[in-house]
This record gives sequence, C-alpha cells and structure tokens, in this order.
Amino acid sequence: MNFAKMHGAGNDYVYVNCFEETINDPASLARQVSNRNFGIGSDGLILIMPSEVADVCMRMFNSDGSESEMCGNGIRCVAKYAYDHGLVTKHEITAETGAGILTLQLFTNDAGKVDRVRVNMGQPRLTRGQIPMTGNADQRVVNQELKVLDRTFHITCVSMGNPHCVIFVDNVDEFPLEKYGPVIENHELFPNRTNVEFVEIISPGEVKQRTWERGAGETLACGTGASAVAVAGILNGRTERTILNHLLGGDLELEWTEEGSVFMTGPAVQVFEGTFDPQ
Ligand SMILES: N[C@@H](CCC[C@H](N)C(=O)O)C(=O)O
Repeated sequence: MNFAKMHGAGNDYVYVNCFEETINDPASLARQVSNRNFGIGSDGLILIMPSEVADVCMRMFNSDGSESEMCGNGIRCVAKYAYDHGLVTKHEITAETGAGILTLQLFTNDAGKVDRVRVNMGQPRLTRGQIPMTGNADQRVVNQELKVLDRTFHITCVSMGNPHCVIFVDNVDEFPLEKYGPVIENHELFPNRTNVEFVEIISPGEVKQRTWERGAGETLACGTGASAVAVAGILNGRTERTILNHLLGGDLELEWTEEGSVFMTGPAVQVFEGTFDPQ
C-alpha cells in the first residue's frame, strides 16, 4: 500500500490515495499504521477518496480505529495532496466530509506546491442535541460547571461536525491534561465521547491551546478544536472574532465571521512517501 505521511501543525496522519488504493478495513489499518513502534507512527489514518458531490472526499480514523466526522488539520493536508499529486488543478476546491461539503482555498509556494490552506469550516453547532450531549436537546452549554475527579471546570461545548468540550485554564503549559482529558473524553455527558480543548487566553486576539483528542490522546494540534475554541472564546466574551491560536506543533489563524462560518488557516506539510505492508 502506498502512503504519504503528512502533518498540519504537528498533527500527523498517514494519507492513502483511494483513487488508486482499495482499503477494506480502515479501522484496523488505522491502528496498525498509527503505532509509533510497530507501524509508521501517526495520530491516525486519512483516506483521500473520489466524491460524487465534491472534488475529493475525506474519511478520517483516529489511532484507536474510531472514525471521526471531520479533521481540520487533516483536510488541509488532503487539499495539499490532491493539488500536488494532480487530483485537482484549481486553487479553490470542495471536499466532502462527515461534517458536510467544505470549501478550501489553496496557497502555493515558489515551487508550485501547496503550503498553506484556508478552510471554510462551516457553522458551529451549539445545542446539546447537535454536539451530541445528554440532556435538553435544544440547550446550549456555555460556561457550565462540570465536576471531574477532584476539580470543578467550566465547560463550553461546540460541534464543528465533531464534538468539542472547551475549558479555559490559567496556565495551559502546566495543566495536567493526561489526568483530566480522558475522564472528560469518556464522560457520560457525551454519548459519542468528545475531544477536549484546554485553553489559556493570552490576549483577546491570541490564545494557547492543548488538546486531548477523542481516540488519540494528546496531539500537537487540532484544527476542529481550534475552530471550536474561536467560537467558545466569543460565546464567553473572552476573545475577538479573529484569533491567533498557538498549539504545541504550530500556529493556526481562526475567524468566526458575523455571517456564522468559521475560517481556519494553517500549514500543510508532506514529510515523506512510502509503502506499507498491512498485517
Ligand atoms: N486532529 C483533528 C481532529 C481529529 C478527530 C478527533 N480526534 C475526533 O475524534 O473527532 C483536527 O485537526 O481537527
């Protein structure tokens, strides 16, 4: 099986071109390739597929084999792969995802390769029913108390196609993410589990984020999570409409427009290509 190893702000996936390859059991393959000792090593697996309704289709699997509706860092790399490998020739393309059809703007460098992508991530979904969360389906969850182990947090929940629970903290570098992340990911409030974002506000236009990802643990960046943070910051009156988000693996620019869509801009990098022998 041919693959490309790519990352967006350090959030790394194995990408398979399913215009050419056939994958029968993507969940099992995701677990194999993601293993950093016995596989290629990644946060998961992304399939780049033909689509009947868009230029390309993306399917995304976490390192534990679970499928997610959407991946913000992944979709930028899908756009880069599609353009650099001639699957598309335009600088504005559409991609079919579990969160709907998204539009992406591609920026190329002097060598004619894509190195940066702006994604219209669509509108955030804010009710418990949409996220999904247990409880009154029409209610929003903004700055609500949640007791976890020995602490009480204030959570704001946002779906960007996939679920996110955003928590503002004073010092994100020192926050014990490994202690609280998995408990919140698997909390009974979230029937499909959730991604968890811990965020420190630097100024109204700048934040610092660490992410505990559903199905993958701590990763160096999360694009849908950064988009959810842009929304949560405004819902809590803490940030402006445009923010720069510093993640462990790099920076992302986010904007939640008055019209309702979230735009995310960030890097897309290919590290290497290779072949893999599935077991
Ligand atoms: N890292 C991704 C999100 C990947 C999926 C997530 N773990 C989930 O299960 O929803 C991003 O950049 O958005």
